[in-house]
Amino acid sequence: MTCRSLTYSSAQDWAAIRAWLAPRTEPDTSVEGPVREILQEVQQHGDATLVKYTQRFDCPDFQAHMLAVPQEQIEAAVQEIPAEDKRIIEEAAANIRDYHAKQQENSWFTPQSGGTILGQIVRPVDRAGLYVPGGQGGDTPLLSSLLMNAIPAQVAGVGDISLVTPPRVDGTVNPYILCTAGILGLDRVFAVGSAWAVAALAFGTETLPCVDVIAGPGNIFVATAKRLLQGQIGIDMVAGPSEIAIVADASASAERLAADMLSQAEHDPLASSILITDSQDLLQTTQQELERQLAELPRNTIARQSLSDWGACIRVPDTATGLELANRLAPEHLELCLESPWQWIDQVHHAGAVFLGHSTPEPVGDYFAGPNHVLPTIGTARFSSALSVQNFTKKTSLIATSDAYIQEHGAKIARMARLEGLEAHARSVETRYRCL
Ligand SMILES: NC(=O)c1ccc[n+]([C@@H]2O[C@H](COP(=O)([O-])OP(=O)(O)OC[C@H]3O[C@@H](n4cnc5c(N)ncnc54)[C@H](O)[C@@H]3O)[C@@H](O)[C@H]2O)c1
Ligand SMILES: N[C@H](CO)Cc1c[nH]c[nH+]1
Ligand SMILES: [Zn+2]
Repeated sequence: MTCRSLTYSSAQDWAAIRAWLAPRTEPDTSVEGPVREILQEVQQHGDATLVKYTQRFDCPDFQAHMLAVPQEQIEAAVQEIPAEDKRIIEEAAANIRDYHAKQQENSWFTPQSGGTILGQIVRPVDRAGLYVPGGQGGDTPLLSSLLMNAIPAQVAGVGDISLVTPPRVDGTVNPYILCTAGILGLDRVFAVGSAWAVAALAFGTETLPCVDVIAGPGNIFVATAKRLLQGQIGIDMVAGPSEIAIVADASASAERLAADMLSQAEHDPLASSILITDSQDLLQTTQQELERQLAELPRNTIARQSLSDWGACIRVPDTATGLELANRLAPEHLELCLESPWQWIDQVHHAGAVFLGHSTPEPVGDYFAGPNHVLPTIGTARFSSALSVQNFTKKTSLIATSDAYIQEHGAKIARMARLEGLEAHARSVETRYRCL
């Protein structure tokens, strides 16, 4: 069997499932020590530290002048990439931009009686930094992650966006990343990765500007650096390994279910793919399909490990119970491979993104449809949301009260202040209405 077979019908079953998944949800603090050292060193020595670590880990001949990728290299990459690939990237970018445009919020002002005005000003952050993972030696360019991180920042109106990504062994950046940056109109690209790149964005160096928000996925060193710097700068989230839960009934195809489970399993040995169904027959045929498709998959070592450690086919008595379990899992991606998926949407309470019906495979969302693929993982969909335009904006409250307002409400405010033992607060208000 490729992944475990379980059953769920009661709270007791949930306790067992939760205990099995628990180690996967615990934060990995194993590299905190070395990452703290890197952060400190970058803050003190700037570019020299970036060069030192880049030479050690990515490119032995790296020099400081190679940090900033020249605009001509970005333009050359846009020319070099096959036109058909460029068109696909442009179409995906347009879909993602349209979707995120709907998230924009406007400032608002509400005049009250007596000349008082209340309001909220929405502004983009001044500067954002985007991390794009290097992939295996730069050979698996995560251009979709660049689209998903850069476009919400652009839609928010961030004027100054810096992109960091590890250089390949020859010091260059993968042309697909550069081409995507060119398509998006990003001109500040830096060939630097890992925790030292995150530190450079947080503190600034001779070459890299400091930013207000850092977004983008990365390995444990990148994630730890972001977590340690959170508070000094804003971060999108510390995304865990990918997850998919699929609630399916007998109308689903085992071939498609297995393919969708593998789509996330191939990401990471820690990825989790879980099928939940009331059909024993579907459960068995999906297990067989997983085995068959795994044998044909290039990244099958990663996927096999992920399925064997964190994959499951779970039998439930009915679809309603299946959705109850899905809500408990609060998965990053939830597919409803059901005969009438829309009928069940009100029962979905916790999921990063929901994919409805037999013709909506998860990768449609990873790459192309428009919603963001940076989603809450490890159960955090209970209280958090996809990366959005809001990650790159902040809101400032606005209050302009009038004499009439102070006359009417000042004594109440002073009383509240004295209830808290804060006399100076009370007097601050009273100086206003006493002199009216
Ligand atoms: N959740 C999401 O949306 C999502 C999307 C894409 C990727 N990811 C995750 O992002 C990660 C990408 O990892 P990656 O390796 O491809 O790219 P990466 O850029 O995150 O990591 C590579 C960098 O780490 C450095 N590094 C290697 N060993 C190191 C060490 N011992 N100490 C410090 N730095 C070291 C490398 O030199 C390189 O600069 C994966 O874990 C993937 O699952 C998540
Ligand atoms: N599924 C990933 C998020 O969990 C995102 C991604 C990037 N490329 C392909 N998929
Ligand atoms: Zn994916």
